[in-house]
Amino acid sequence: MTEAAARNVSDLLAQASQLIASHDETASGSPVMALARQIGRQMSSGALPMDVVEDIVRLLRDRAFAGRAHHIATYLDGPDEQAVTERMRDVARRIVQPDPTDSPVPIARFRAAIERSRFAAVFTAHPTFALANPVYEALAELASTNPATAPDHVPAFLTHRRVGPPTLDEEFTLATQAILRGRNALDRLNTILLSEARTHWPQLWSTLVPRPIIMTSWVGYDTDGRTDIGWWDTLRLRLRMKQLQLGRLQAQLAPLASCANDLHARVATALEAVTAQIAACPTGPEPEGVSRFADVLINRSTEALTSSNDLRAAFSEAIDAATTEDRMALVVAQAGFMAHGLSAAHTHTRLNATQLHNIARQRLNITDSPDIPAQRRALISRMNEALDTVEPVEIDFGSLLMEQASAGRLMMTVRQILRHIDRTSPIRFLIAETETGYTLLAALWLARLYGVEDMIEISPLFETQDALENGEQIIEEALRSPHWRAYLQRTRKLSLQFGFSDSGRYVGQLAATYLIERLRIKVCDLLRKWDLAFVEVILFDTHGESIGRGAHPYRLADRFDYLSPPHARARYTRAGIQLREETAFQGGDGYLMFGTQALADATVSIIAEHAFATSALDRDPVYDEPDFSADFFSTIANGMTGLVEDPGYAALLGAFGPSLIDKTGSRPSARQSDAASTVTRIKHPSQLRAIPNNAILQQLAWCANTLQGLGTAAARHPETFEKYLAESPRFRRAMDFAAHGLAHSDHGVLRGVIRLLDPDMWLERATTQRDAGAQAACLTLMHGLEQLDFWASTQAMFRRIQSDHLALRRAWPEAPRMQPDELLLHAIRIALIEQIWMLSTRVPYFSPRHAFSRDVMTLKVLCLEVPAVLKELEQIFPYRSDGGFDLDFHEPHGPRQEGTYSREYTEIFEPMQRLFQMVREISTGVMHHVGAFG
Ligand SMILES: C=C(OP(=O)(O)O)C(=O)O
Repeated sequence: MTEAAARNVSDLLAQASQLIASHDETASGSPVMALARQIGRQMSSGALPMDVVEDIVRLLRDRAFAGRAHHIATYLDGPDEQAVTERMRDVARRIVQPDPTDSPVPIARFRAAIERSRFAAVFTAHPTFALANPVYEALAELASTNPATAPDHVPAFLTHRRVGPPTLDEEFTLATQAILRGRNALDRLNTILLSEARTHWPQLWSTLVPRPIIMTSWVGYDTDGRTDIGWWDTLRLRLRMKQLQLGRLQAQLAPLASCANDLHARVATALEAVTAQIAACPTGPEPEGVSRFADVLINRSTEALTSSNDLRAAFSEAIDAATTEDRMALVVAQAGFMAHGLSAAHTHTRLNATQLHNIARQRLNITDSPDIPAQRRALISRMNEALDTVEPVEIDFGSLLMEQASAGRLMMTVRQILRHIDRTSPIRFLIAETETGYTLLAALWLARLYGVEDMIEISPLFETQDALENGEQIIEEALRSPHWRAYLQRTRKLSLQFGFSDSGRYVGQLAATYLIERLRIKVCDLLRKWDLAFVEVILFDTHGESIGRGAHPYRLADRFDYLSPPHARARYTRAGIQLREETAFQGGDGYLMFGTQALADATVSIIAEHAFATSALDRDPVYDEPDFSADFFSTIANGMTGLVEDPGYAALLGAFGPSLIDKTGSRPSARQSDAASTVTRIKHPSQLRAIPNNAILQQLAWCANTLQGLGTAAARHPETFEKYLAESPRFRRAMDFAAHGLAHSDHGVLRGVIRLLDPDMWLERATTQRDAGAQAACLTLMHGLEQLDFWASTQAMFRRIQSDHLALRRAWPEAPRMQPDELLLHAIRIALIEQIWMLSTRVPYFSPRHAFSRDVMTLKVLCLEVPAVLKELEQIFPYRSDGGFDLDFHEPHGPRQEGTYSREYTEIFEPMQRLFQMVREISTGVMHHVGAFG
């Protein structure tokens, strides 16, 4: 950090602080813009050289990084070794002796409590791998030191960005590292549970097989909206999960000398067979390779084990024969193994509802559209008829090779896993964007066709507005079918999934949580109505790490109570319905909670505390006024749906927002389908997936999907709003989202961005320019922006946002505001964008090359598609040779024109490149402040 940077940064921070202090909500100008202009002027005059700006950006980014490390530690209530052990012990003691003044429960009750899985941590590879892996590691390490405040010193990295997005295999590696730490933490919890049992039941404790918490993964199995994962990838990764599980067990057994039977040998043989199966995995649909794979997979399946039960007898024999020292380790190893089956984590597959509709259309000739409500009844009765008559068919890998429908391929893949890899662990079958019970019946029909219906957990994913509002009708449509009821009766499980990111972006995060809670309660009522209260309900919340995607911002414990409100849980307890909760840990950000062993232990201890919390009926006052909640949250939903349909919102998201963020995962940023089309310019938010949608909003400093509509809702009920903010934990937890959203939103920054897109502003600037060149540059940008035509709609949208925001500030004057460090990052970035734009006007004349003309270049630069533009310019103005010109051309070496464009390179292209890199580095700083990507 240079002295110049330190001096500049403190000057600039002082100005940013002044801006905050003087915040005038009704001011017509943008003070952030004024700060940005001042930075820009200093950069243009040379008073603020580029390397100093780079230093400033890194300094601000590192401060945000330090704050984030501190935040992670507080989020986990301090990942302190002793506190974690104590928390786990408390949980164990409470299960044994729920009432400290009473005697311990009988072992049967203890067994029932711990041998049922009541919570699953689901590792998804949602693309939030925004940071380079060593940066994530450093962040997790720093958080693990449990810093009491943001540390002064952090590891120095030139950049926090990744070199490129991770591949699916890399995501898998990162996910499994986190999962294995999670598994170790579960072992620690199980050891404590078993130790507590040992003190009470010294003869019987070793017969316990605890599995209260399990790990699950959908990395490699989630094919919703992506066509790049082949069935061979899914099988390969599933086999690797089996290999990890067996390898882990082998390592656990290795030091146990007293384990005298053939357990070691059987695990070693299985591991060898699975390794051979992985080696034989095909890399594509090439028949000969697939046939060789089938040979190893099928003919070595007995050696490789096909059920965890295959080791049950060997385990119990070894436990009986073990020395006292070894017994605990063996019982713990057995518990982890039995809880997860032949995989390091359970398996969640996913596809989209439309894929099921497609296969039903092809195979059953059901051509009516399930999207048209009037046609649904007929559709459902057709599907019931198909279910009446469908007979299971046997398949082989040849069938898989020939299958054209993606839903068919996925179900066949599931069948192959269940037949040849793990026969006894059920597989979740998640269906994204489910909006009718017909979809569930179609899944059941397909499962029956391939003979797997009793081993898969068909689960709708409620994430669209329609699904959230009509969820109970969707479930009831299915419940009316005798086939669906029989399926629930046999499997004794009903699995449901709630998508917090998509729901949040369509109806607003706060309204979504209300609708989701309402739906959870309605499901409880439905099961009673249909005499199915004996069915266990599995509620899986796929939320991300950020407020816009449903993660409570302040504490993990609050996050669980927010996702699964005590009131709704108590309703299930009262109805005698067993509940299993599942919650997502997504991509790079979510894996941070398992980023070191200390963090994983802390996370699991908090999960355990939640999973075993007693759920007495909650006396939260917000439930006393259902009319208030209904009106309050539907006002928010109206506000958000209005914004989503506002063309200015799509224009804002699509202008240069996508260029502010790196690609952060192997999943495409828009949903792909089998008949994919590529979107060039965003016309509606639904063309983006939720994560990039939210990431762009965070970078534009406006968490719209958390805030929009809240001001209007609060203004309708000012007193009740104030009262519940103070008195209702449920309401306060939801408002924590808004508080965090407001702390990372600034209407001045948003207005600055919108001003930047306004041709009028560039005309004003042109008018005040004395220099003819500078005037022409401003006019070029003005023309380009006119062509892009973002301005009118974005300004109208800003008025919508700002009027709601003003109402919110009036109702909640003490709500937080963005702090100077973050504000300054935004101001610098606005200055950098202007510099990039202005530099682009200095690119010399060139004749159009393919479709790349000067006009096209300007439009692309305005959308900050800088890497693509520089790539084109490098072709048009070659300024470095690739070495090929130095070959021997069999004549004396003549002069080369290399260097002709070196001036353009040093004065335009290279600065553009550096400025753009800073733009994206700032994104990592903003991300650290927000605490997540997307
Ligand atoms: C399930 C979700 O994520 P996605 O559909 O983006 O994978 C969601 O909406 O929370």
